Amino acid sequence: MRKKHPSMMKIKKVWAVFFSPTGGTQKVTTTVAQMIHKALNVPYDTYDFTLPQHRENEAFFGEGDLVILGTPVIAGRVPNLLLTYFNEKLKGNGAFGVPVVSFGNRDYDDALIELRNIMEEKGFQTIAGGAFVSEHSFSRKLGAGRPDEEDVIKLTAFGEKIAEKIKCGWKYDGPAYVKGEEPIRSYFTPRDRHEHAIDIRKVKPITGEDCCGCGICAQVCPMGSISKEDPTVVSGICMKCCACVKKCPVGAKHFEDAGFIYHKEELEELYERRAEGEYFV
Ligand SMILES: Cc1cc2nc3c(=O)[nH]c(=O)nc-3n(C[C@H](O)[C@H](O)[C@H](O)COP(=O)(O)O)c2cc1C
Repeated sequence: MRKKHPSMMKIKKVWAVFFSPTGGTQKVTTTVAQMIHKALNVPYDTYDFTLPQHRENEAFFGEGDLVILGTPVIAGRVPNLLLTYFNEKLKGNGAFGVPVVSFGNRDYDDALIELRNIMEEKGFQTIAGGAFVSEHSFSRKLGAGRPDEEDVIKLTAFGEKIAEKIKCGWKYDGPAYVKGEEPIRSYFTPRDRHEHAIDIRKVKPITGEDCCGCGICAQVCPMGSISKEDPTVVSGICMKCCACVKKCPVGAKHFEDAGFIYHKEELEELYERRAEGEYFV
């Protein structure tokens, strides 16, 4: 019997696979995946690898899977704290792949092309890619309320176009075109008013007196860095995702570092305009 070309395979399941500390990437990824699921009339599932315990097992896919993989943009790139996980645990095995990044209204720089390359290296056949806006981790103003209705229309159109491409018997002929530069540029560096680099890598959240010790912050920290016994203790790495800040029921977690505050306020001032998401199918 003639061997079926792998890219002529029938899609058996659509997956939304995401890392999403404050929920924006989750909404972006699931909206696209659900549209494809409806259009192709195949089962849909999710895999949320935001929490450390969910990054212990392999994320193993194969022929017949269509995987929408989403991460936030961190300093214009894929979060570097996820690179080891992708390298060791992500397996495409010929699945169709769609890299998707969500960014906080500044820019996504080379994050999308970097995620596409990661998917290709991990054995996915990339078919399309997209970058969409969601509220900035640091702020309640920057990209507030995004993805909004207008974004959902765009996300849905993106999903429809991918489904159409598959229905038309798309054949893999190399990595999907997405916007970005190669070689991939270095991480975006925030600067102070004297153009000196602001280094926020070691900055950690402070816990105010309102803390009632409920431990929600420890449960939602994607780095597992907040003590469950004493949530005022932040002993591990902090990626500044602000899940602890935004999910604290009494608003007890915040950042006081002068460099962090300067950067956040500058972003709010410079990127007030509405950035638009874009996709490549
Ligand atoms: C440390 C850090 C750096 C970020 N860098 C960028 C950036 O370069 N460009 C941008 O537009 N948004 C940036 N963001 C914002 C996030 O990409 C954005 O808020 C994302 O949608 C958050 O996803 P989530 O809601 O799934 O957590 C950054 C966020 C963090 C925590």
